[in-house]
Amino acid sequence: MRYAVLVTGPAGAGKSTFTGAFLNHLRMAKRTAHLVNLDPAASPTSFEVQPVIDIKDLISVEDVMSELEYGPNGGLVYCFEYLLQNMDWLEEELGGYDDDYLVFDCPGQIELYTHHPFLPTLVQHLTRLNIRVCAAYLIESQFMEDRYKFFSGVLSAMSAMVNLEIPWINVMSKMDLVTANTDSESDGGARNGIRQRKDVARYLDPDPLLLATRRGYEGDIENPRFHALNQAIVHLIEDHPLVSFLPLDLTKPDSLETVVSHIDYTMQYGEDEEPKEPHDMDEGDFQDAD
Ligand SMILES: Nc1nc2c(ncn2[C@@H]2O[C@H](COP(=O)(O)OP(=O)(O)OP(=O)(O)O)[C@@H](O)[C@H]2O)c(=O)[nH]1
Ligand SMILES: [Mg+2]
Repeated sequence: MRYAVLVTGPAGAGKSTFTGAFLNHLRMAKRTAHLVNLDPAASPTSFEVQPVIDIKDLISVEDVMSELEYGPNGGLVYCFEYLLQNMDWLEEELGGYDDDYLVFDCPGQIELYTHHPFLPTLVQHLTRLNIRVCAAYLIESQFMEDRYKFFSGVLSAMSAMVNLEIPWINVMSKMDLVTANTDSESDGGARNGIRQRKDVARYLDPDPLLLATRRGYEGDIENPRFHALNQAIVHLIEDHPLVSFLPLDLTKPDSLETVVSHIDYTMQYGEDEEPKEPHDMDEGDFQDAD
């Protein structure tokens, strides 16, 4: 059985960093795992582990920009469309990897996750090749600093999940930054609230009431039309609690281990053996203020 984990999420969420740490972790556990780079704009120095399959061998955004005179964003979209038209290239590249675990580092263009057919088509191809696929969707902990930004992250995660219909986990990356904030004594705590650890749980398991309450800082003028929209979003999330986040703090090996266990479990990795139970989340880490 071949496995593919798609590491997805908005720009700068920490996908490539997580992918590198994930692969190192698997290798330390003596598991065969390889990197597939699907980001046509990735710089070769950005990989901790060298990719065995690299979209840049097919097409690079620099070439598209210089030869077709596209701008960077149009250039990226052109690259994905080119890959979709050349899936036989990917299938051929994948041919050499039997019984392996492949980690796909995906690009950060949000439209790829919300409405572009790129990922669904990719998943169809992988599934047809008998590769078991799951996705990890990362958003970074800084999203918790602004509840509106946070909920737009939740909605984009939901939209991506609905689009893909594959086993899926959501990850709140860069949790080391939250701990750092909590420890430092500074202003702004009342404004965003994430400096209080007990609040973090309300974000990991999104509490729609975060949106329903008014922003508590100066300059906040609540427009009644936005209030109605927020209420509608609150109901949507209450009625369809599809999204919760696993915290990922790469400075703590246990945290990475927990996320990896969840990915294995979600994908039923090695299902011939006993399915693995994911480790219990250490909620106490973030729930209780000291
Ligand atoms: N503090 C902290 N910073 C991180 C962590 N992971 C990534 N970063 C930083 O966040 C930035 C973006 O990380 P990447 O791993 O390149 O993110 P990405 O999602 O691959 O970005 P794109 O491919 O451009 O969408 C870099 O400056 C990283 O050093 C983390 O766990 N903690
Ligand atoms: Mg990246």
